[in-house]
Amino acid sequence: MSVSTIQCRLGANREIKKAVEAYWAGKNSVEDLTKAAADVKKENWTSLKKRGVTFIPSGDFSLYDHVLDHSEMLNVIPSRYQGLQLSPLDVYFAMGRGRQSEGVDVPASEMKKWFDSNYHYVVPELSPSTVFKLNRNKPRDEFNEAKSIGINTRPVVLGPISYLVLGKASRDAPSNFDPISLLPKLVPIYAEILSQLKQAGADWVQIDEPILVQDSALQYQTQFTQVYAELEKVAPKIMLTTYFGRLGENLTFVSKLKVAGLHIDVDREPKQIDAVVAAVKPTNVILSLGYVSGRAVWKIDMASTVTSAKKAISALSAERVIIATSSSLIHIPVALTSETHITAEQKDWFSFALEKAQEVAVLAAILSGSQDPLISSALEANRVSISKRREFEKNSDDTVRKRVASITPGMLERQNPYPVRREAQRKNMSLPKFPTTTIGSFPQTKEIRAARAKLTKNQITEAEYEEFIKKEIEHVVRFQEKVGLDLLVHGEPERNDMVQYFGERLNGFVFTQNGWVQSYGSRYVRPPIIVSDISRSGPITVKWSSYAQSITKKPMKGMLTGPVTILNWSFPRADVSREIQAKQLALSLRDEVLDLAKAGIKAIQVDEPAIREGLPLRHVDWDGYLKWAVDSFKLATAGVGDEIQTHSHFCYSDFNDIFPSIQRLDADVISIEASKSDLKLLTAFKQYGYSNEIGPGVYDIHSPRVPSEEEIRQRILTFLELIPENLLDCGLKTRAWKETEASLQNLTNAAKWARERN
Ligand SMILES: Nc1nc2c(c(=O)[nH]1)N[C@@H](CNc1ccc(C(=O)N[C@@H](CCC(=O)N[C@@H](CCC(=O)N[C@@H](CCC(=O)O)C(=O)O)C(=O)O)C(=O)O)cc1)CN2
Ligand code: MET
Ligand SMILES: [Zn+2]
Repeated sequence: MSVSTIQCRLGANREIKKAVEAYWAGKNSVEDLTKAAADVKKENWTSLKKRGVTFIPSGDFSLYDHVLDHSEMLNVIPSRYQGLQLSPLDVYFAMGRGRQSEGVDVPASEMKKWFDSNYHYVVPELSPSTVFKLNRNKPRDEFNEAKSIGINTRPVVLGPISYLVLGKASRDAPSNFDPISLLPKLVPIYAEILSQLKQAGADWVQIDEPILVQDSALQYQTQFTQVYAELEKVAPKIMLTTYFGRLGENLTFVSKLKVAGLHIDVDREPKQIDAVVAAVKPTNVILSLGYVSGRAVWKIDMASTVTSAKKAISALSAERVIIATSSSLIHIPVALTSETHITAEQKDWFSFALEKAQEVAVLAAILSGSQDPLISSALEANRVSISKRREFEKNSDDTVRKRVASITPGMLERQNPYPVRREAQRKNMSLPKFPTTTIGSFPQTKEIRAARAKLTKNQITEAEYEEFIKKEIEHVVRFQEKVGLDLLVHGEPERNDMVQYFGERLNGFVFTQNGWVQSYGSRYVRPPIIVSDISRSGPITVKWSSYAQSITKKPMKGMLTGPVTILNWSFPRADVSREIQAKQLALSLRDEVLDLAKAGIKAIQVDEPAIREGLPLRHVDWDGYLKWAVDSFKLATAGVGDEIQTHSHFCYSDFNDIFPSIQRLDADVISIEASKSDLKLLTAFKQYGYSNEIGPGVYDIHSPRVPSEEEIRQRILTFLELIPENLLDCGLKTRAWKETEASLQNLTNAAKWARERN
């Protein structure tokens, strides 16, 4: 019985984040960075080996993003990053985050959400003139690196079809160009990578084709069949890997592909197992069963997993079954052992990446009939811990449950339609034409983080911390007045993160000290864990927003994170539906919105950047999700009077396919990220005749680069062709003050120019 983890690449203490940021700041040499990377890889390989994992992944490590790694490796380097006199490493980072230094000025590539997760990948840009070339064989090099320390690994590669489908046509490509048309040119490069892996001594290779869990894969079945028949000839044994969803009707062609193994996600889609087992039974395919969740932090129920796996084994034989994690482990924290604040009772419910690796190994040992007393005691300990958790899950907050049960349709609707509200809002709050505002956060400086760290360690008092935050708010307010923004924000300095902050202040959550998960590049989050019914004990943000409003005559926008986003960026509980959890969150937020309005705040933004990413991977499941997701947002926001302007904000999203749902949110103003996504989505707003206000972002805040005033003017002109007036951008917490000042000055100048021009 073999055991595998699908990917495991992060350091337990954000070592890579620190090393990469130090490199960007010029405080770390390439050698330092390479050394930090080598240490993390070694640590992961050895700790997986120690835990009894037989198929240890390599080649999955990344300094920024694994899709970007493939682009670099395959020479998919857009022309704007070429000829800049930069080292290959700096070209790589320039593609990820843009670069503005020593005469070089290039924007970052677009990022998109990786399936339904909060991880962002860098989108490959492809065109008929793309010339694929093997710049370096990264999986082979890392395979050798592991081998040199005595560890035999199974390299991981993102499959060619998913790579192309996840990419986009570059701006210079003809309008009818589809990246998949490049497949015949790409396959020889993959053949080269794989044959070199075989030469290096790899027995197996894991090829990820995650698009196989989506409807769209069906149209590529011919390509799948041909490509894998070709690759199989030169490659090590291929473990074709899928995750996050079900194969569904794609199973018919997938089960006939020329591969040695197939990995499926049993955690997310337990029901698919019977069909998959039946489909592969007549073949020689080895089935890798992803039981142990790569997306949830709950301990696996070993007894029921063993029962299920035994069925598969009796159909296929033990030699043809591998026990695995469901997906890559980059979506969950690394180790539970470093948590000291979670109570022992709670800790016993969870399992993070390294504990998951242990779980797969124990499961495999049980299934192999191991007589080791350590294994039987692990099984017994698991039984006890699962039954304790089930006991805990029986506790419920009856007040919250009753409130959810008595939600009425009327609670989801504002008093009047938008045109009426618009008048009421104009009377309540005067804003110029092309009003400018920001998305909420201002730079989270070292000083702010240090102050919060001191508070956590009790080195300063709560009162001292509050004084510090107030000074910060005052600074942000004065800055916005000076630069000429119209609708102000308080800057969110009191928040460690827009989701974790609310999790920490609501009942029903548990949070970690060190449970970091990569979100993009060097940015990490600590998703809070929902463990029971959710409620609010009292106002959360009112103190800060009221203070901010009290020191300025300009209107101040309240700032909350929406129910769907809090849910999606937390680890949800497994015993209650996501719908119920979203509605419980919505009711708490509804109270907060009403409290803000009562305190005299006239505009309230409820961010829902995760609404699109939460969309199920299969079309048939969309409507059900969208119904409760939109209802939850409405439940949170619709309680206020007509005169209160509600805002919402979304980022990195392709809304064209869920447009009616965006409309149904009925927010008075929505602001969207538009600076990088080539205006595609704005075209949809025009097409669908969106009638409420829209603020297209004109400043890409994920890059340190400062957009020039001229650039912003050009964007405004483009937007004007598509949508009515309004001008906004996106959250600034990851930026430094220097570039924030320059960018926002350019932005308000451009708005002024637009007003005068009109
Ligand atoms: N949850 C979530 N998902 C999201 C977003 C988001 O804002 N939140 N935005 C989108 C983009 N994703 C993002 C994800 C992370 C960050 C981000 O800024 N992360 C910070 C950490 C934020 C944080 O938790 N800060 C804490 C802890 C900071 C910290 O590292 N403290 C030091 C100590 C500092 C000191 O002693 O001085 C430590 O713990 O070691 C705080 O401010 O309190 C980072 O990686 O650097 C930004 C965007 C999409 N998904
Ligand atoms: N209000 C939040 C901010 O500005 C919204 C960010 S969306 C990821 O940081
Ligand atoms: Zn955003």
